[in-house]
Amino acid sequence: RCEAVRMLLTDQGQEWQEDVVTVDLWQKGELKKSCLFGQLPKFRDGDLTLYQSNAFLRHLARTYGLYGKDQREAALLDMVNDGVEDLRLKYAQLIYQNYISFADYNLVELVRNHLVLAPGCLASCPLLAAYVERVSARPRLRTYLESAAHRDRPINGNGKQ
Ligand SMILES: N[C@@H](CCC(=O)N[C@@H](CS)C(=O)NCC(=O)O)C(=O)O
Repeated sequence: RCEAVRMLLTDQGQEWQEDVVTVDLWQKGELKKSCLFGQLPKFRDGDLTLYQSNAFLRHLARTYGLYGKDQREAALLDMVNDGVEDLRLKYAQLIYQNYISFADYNLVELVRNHLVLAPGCLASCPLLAAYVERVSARPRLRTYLESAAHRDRPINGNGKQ
C-alpha cells in the first residue's frame, strides 16, 4: 500500500522517514485503535495526518503538480486511479483469498497419494509439505478429504495402496 508513495517521492527527488510497525506491535491493538479506520498506512506531512493510501497519493499529486493541468484532467486522473484501485482489490482477492488453480488440486491429489504410500516422503521438502497442508486445509476441501467417501476410495486400480 505504501510502495506507490515511495515511488512517487523518489521520482520527485524527495526524502522521507518511515516508522515500520512490526506484527507484534500491531497485534497489541493500541496502535490500531488510534488509526482513523483501524488500519495502516498512516502518512504525515508537517501537521497534516492522513489515512488511506490513495489520499496520500492525491495529496502528493497536488503538492508536486501531478494532478493534471485543470479540473477536467484531474477528473480523468481520478477515474484512472479509481480503476487502479479496482484492480488492486482484485489482486488482493487473488493473493489473500483465492490463490489456487485447478493445477493445485491435481498436484495436491498426487502428492497426497505419495503420502499414503510413504508418510515420511516430504520430510526433506518442508515447503512442499506446507503447501499441501495449506491447500488441504481449505474448509470445504478438508471436510471432503476427511470424509469416508474420500478415505475409503482405493487410490490405485491394482490394489497397491
Ligand atoms: N484503503 C486502505 C487500506 C489499508 C489496509 O488495507 N491496511 C492493511 C494493511 S495493507 C491493515 O492495516 N491491516 C491490518 C488490520 O486491518 O488490522 C488504504 O488504501 O490505505
